[in-house]
Amino acid sequence: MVVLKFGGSSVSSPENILKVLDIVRSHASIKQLAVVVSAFGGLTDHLLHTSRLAERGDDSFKQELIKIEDRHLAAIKDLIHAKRQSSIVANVKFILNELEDIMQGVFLVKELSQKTLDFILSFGERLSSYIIAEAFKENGLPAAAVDYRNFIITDNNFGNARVNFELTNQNIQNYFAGNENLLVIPGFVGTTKHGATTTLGRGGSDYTAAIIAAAIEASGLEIWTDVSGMMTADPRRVKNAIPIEEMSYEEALELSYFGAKIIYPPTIQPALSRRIPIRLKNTFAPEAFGTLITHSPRPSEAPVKGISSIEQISLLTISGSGMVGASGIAMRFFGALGRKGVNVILITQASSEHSISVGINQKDATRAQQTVEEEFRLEMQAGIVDKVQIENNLAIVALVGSNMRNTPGIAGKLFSALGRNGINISAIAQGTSELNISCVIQKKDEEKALNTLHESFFLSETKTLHLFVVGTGTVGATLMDQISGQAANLYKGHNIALKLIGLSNSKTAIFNEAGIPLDSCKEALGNSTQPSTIDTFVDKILELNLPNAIFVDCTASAEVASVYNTLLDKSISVVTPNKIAASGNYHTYKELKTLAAKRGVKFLFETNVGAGLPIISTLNDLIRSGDTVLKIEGIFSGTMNYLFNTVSADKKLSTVVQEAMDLGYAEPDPRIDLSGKDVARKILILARETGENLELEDVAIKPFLPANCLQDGPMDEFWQNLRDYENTFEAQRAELENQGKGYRLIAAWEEGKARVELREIEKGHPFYSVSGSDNIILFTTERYKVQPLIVKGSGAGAEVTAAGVFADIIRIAN
Ligand SMILES: NC(=O)c1ccc[n+]([C@@H]2O[C@H](COP(=O)([O-])OP(=O)(O)OC[C@H]3O[C@@H](n4cnc5c(N)ncnc54)[C@H](O)[C@@H]3O)[C@@H](O)[C@H]2O)c1
Ligand SMILES: N[C@@H](CCO)C(=O)O
Repeated sequence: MVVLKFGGSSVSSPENILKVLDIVRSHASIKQLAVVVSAFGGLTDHLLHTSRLAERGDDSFKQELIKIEDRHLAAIKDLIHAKRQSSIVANVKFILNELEDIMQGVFLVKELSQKTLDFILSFGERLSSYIIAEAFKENGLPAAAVDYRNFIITDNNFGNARVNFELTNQNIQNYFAGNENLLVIPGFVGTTKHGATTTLGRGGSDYTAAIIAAAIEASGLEIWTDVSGMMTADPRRVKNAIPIEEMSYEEALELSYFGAKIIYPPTIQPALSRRIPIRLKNTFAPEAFGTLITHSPRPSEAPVKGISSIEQISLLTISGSGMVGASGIAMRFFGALGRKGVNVILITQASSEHSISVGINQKDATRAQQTVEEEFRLEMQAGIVDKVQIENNLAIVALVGSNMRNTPGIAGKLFSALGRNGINISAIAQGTSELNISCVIQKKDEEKALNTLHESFFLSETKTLHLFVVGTGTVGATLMDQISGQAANLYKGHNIALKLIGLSNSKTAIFNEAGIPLDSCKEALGNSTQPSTIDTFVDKILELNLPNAIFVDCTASAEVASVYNTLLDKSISVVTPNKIAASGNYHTYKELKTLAAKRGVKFLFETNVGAGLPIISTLNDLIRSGDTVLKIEGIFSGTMNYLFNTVSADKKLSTVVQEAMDLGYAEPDPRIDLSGKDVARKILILARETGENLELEDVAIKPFLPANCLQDGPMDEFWQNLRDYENTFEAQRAELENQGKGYRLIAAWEEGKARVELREIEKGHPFYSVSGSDNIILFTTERYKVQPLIVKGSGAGAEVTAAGVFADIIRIAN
């Protein structure tokens, strides 16, 4: 025999009942089946609501009863041929009249005992089992509905009755022995020895099915719901959750205790005790394998089977010097909680014995605190036990899997995945069975933790990065194009999934938690009317609280740079070509680096020097491998080099500056390049990376333009002043050219001093031949003393800079 159980969603409409019929029919030997059904989906709640109305003396309960009647009669009309309808309708009306009489009684006396409520709720399953059995018969199946009376016998603990297995098993065995039909059995309901109707509590229909399966020693128990088996995590919260094909009873119990609602743990106990295989199946996708729960599932490679969570948790902590070495404390503590019916979900105690913490349902927190304080009143007065601490708004996330046993590294991976994403762990528990590792975290981090852990343990092959990009100018727009063009390859070839979640310019922003389509993100931002500031953008990032979040700043804004601190502190990595932060005051630079290290995230700004050239990483490699940097020197400005290579008698300074801007080499304000400030920032950043504590003011700059070309003020004035000066400059430049020399803006750092200066470079010098907007950087070190290590190449421009930013993003994935 096989017992099938169909829950409320599977029998919520006539169409669904026909699906159930197909499933039953698809089984090889129908007479070897027993079918347990729940009430039509949502009906139990509807009955409860109607009862409460009646109890309150609200006569609108009558309208609700009419709706209940209509629903059942409509099902009969849809499922049963007209010829047979009248007798079935009459029977259903007869049952419903009884329901109405009881409701009327509740209405009149305005009283609803649990006993009466159980009786009222039983109508849901009584009606569904009768109508479904008739629908089966209608379709040629030899079905019969079981009269719930004298079937499952319970005590009189109404609402959550306990089963008398001796009488129940006898009844079930007798029923099955003398019956040739396909039995359709109402789940959830039972009867006392004296004939009063009871209900079996939450998950009651699963329980009915498991009791029957155990009593008749069925060869299988199939639980049919609306999901394709137990998933690796709750699919509503973890989009990438996948079904678990096989698992052990103990894994299923652990996962369901920890919130996987697909089966209610105590209900499977009878099946478990007889080792009856349980299959979880989807009525709406019967072809899906579902989950098979057995005593000895096929061994799987993965140490973790699933990740579960419980929300609305409070952590109650008792601590104090009087607890150390004192026996009986735990007994009194748990005794006090037990007497008040407080369910303890998780327990931790450090070996110092100084404190015990328990995770409990938040609704029990006040009661629990009072009872424990009452129990330890004297010790608290004596000051040897502290006031009981309660921390609310927490959640428990748990890794479950029997293969975790004796597998080193699981806890390490768990903690580092949570830590990297800024999720603080308030308490930890792991039994010696190593079947479950549980962590108490803030409720607001629950979804992030589930997704982080799911990615770490199930999708370790694929890493999803959530990007928040600010600035869609020269570099930002090109970065979007590059990511859009490369995302599919990164996913296929390198298991990196890039999701653009937020994009902003200085006026508006767009967000999409599922990912903004990359190929049209700039247009979407252009069409957006949602006003945005950097502060609202950051608020949204924090509110979304996504794992592996990266903030990419493609602006030149100090205001944007000022939010790095907040983001890094919340474990969000920062990638930027914006030099403001790394070249701002030393304290900020250091603080950001320290914060990133402390939070286990990255602050990457490789493109601050030499755009896409590997300058900062080369310097860091030299230092980390033990080399000593003696001198750094070179051409660091793409704009300035382009200028000195391009200005001629025919192309004056102002024309070439405009060209450098148009080519995307120059800073948004070209005076930053022309004044040498951009180069000063770069040499400063390199000096700092060597460990030097320098400020921008410490970099000596010899500007090559007169002060009036560099002062702040309207751009018109700047252009005018530049044009006024350009003939003078051209005369000097031509003179120098005649001498076989050229101008180069050189920056150098040596012996703790940094400088930027215009130099006259002779033909033949390595700096002379650096063409176009290229950069060249020479590192003279202990190991590269005779011949410096040289990095040379394109040092500015949208493509190379965006590529460098992109590389930093990928570095985080790796
Ligand atoms: N262009 C290069 O070759 C190069 C090379 C290395 C580094 N960088 C750096 O890259 C950054 C971007 O340079 P770019 O050439 O793309 O400049 P850009 O002026 O073309 O783009 C900057 C964008 O940021 C936007 N922006 C400014 N403030 C903002 C705010 N508060 N919120 C949102 N958006 C804001 C601007 O509207 C603009 O669209 C600069 O910091 C620059 O120093 C550029
Ligand atoms: N404006 C900068 C961009 C690269 O940092 C330059 O011209 O070098």
